[in-house]
Amino acid sequence: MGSLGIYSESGVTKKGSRGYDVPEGVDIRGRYDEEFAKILNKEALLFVADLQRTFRNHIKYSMECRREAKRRYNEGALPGFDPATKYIRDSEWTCAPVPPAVADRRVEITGPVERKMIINALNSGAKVFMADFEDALSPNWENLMRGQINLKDAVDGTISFHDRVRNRVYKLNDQIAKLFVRPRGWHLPEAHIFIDGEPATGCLVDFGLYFFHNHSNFRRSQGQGYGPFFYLPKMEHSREAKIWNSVFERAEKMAGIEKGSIRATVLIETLPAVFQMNEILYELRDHSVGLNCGRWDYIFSYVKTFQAHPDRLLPDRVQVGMTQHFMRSYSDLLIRTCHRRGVHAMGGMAAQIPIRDDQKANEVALELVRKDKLREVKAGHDGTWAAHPGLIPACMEVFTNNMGNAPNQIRSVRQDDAANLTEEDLLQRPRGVRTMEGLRLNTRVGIQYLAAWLTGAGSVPLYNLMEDAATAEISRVQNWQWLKYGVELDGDGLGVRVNKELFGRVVEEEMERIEKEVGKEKFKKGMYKEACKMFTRQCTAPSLDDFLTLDAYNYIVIHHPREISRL
Ligand SMILES: CC(=O)SCCNC(=O)CCNC(=O)[C@H](O)C(C)(C)COP(=O)(O)OP(=O)(O)OC[C@H]1O[C@@H](n2cnc3c(N)ncnc32)[C@H](O)[C@@H]1OP(=O)(O)O
Ligand SMILES: O=CC(=O)O
Ligand SMILES: [Mg+2]
Repeated sequence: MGSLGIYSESGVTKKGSRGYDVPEGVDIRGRYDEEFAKILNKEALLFVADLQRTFRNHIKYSMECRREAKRRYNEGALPGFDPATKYIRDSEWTCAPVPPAVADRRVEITGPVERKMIINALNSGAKVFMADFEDALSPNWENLMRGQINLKDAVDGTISFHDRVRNRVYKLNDQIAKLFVRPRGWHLPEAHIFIDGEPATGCLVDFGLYFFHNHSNFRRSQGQGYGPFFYLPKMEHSREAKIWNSVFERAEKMAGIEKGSIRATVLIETLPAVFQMNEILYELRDHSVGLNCGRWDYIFSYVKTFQAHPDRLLPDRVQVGMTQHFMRSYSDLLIRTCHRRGVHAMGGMAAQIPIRDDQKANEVALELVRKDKLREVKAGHDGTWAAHPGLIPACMEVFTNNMGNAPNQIRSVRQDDAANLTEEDLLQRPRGVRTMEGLRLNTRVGIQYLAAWLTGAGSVPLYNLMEDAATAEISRVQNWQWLKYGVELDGDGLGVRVNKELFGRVVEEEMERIEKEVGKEKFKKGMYKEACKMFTRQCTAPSLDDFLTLDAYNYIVIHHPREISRL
């Protein structure tokens, strides 16, 4: 993967072989496109390069700390509250007041930064749309760059889409949801943009380009003087929040806007971060608009954190819901923490989506969503997530009926009894059974999700549920865990243990089933075989891969002139 060298040795910037006009030290290795070049203009790239240069050592150190924490957990330590930051948890302070533009967030829709979906989501009737560069997006070059173009058009108010097959034109309504953008997690590189000879940090590219092109219009049209607004994923420690806070301050300074203009909601979706909620809010106190229960990554993180703890194996994925004690405790602690600090405590995603061809099944799915949302609003959450426009009316009704006319419950619900929730509550072992069907379903879902991801789709409907990178991770790590510890399956009384031989047979049979379900033609044209190979390797690896998308990313990086790169 040699650099093709698009900046001159004399240091004078010139047009590179791929056509982009780049500042010194920046090398764009993705395909050239005139539209992309408007996003990747020299000023925008200078801003991204400045962020990368200012924060790269902080990011490297934070990732090193993650590895060190993992080493400790693998030696038997449990995550817990940090005695060194007790003063932050115990003292009284609040975050900056919530901007009026986002006081009411009772239902938020999420989705990838795809053009039609952005329009549909903004028009959906939800209060907020979280446009996703993360769990719901396969970060290939085309998706990323088109995503930036789409968001710019959305913020400008000019976005439209012509569905030629249905001869339907999509445009924004007069009333639209407020836009939040979720950049990738700290761990993901952007291998199409090199800065000083290294791949850029994915989230700084996502954040930097979006902020650079939109901050001014956003604050005028959407934020009532605040913004842009962000969601921040997959953090494990407040030191990572501190980097984001500094990134925001630097961006505000560059743009010449007031400190505290940018606002972000942090997803609490790793097990270590549940013990850092106060500390994370404290670091971001000038820029915070709350925390969110990213329940799917949280379950994934529970398995990952306890990968060397065979006494903490998960039951079947379908049984690890929000009513498990450790999940309920996490949501309760998040609500109390946020309300004490004066910000939103957002609920999470129910995975059900509408089932169009079966009315009865559809009603059952809707009822599960209603039940989940009712639990959230009664527990004190200020809003929730929906994966599909068809779910918005039901979610809206539940929250509105239970929150009354107030835009949120920040001041009215539970602020003071967080101390009753202990480390034991947060770590309590999940209950349930481990079955052959659980192993099979994980395998079917994991392979099909990866096959979709490799072909550019980061969120897909599978078996009437929304699947994205976070839900697929659960399938992967659960299989890995059961294989690693030779779990005895429940259900048939035969004492069947999960081992490589059994898993090999399951993979073979589930691939046959997938082929039947999707049809021979689609199966042949798709990336199912590659996905199967990758998923099988990941499930049987002696040590657990940190993220399934790190390995898979190597297959979607395409350098131009065309060459596949491996990081
Ligand atoms: C764990 C987490 O991180 S959750 C957050 C990340 N995950 C997500 O954001 C997933 C979001 N949801 C989705 O991507 C989609 O709903 C899927 C892939 C699950 C299903 O999508 P589809 O198969 O297209 O659903 P379906 O065919 O029922 O869509 C009907 C219409 O709703 C639109 N739609 C569906 N979901 C969304 C959405 N989330 N946002 C906007 N529009 C949507 C479709 O584009 C389609 O529009 P059209 O009628 O104008 O053509
Ligand atoms: O990002 C959300 C999650 O549940 O994971
Ligand atoms: Mg997530």
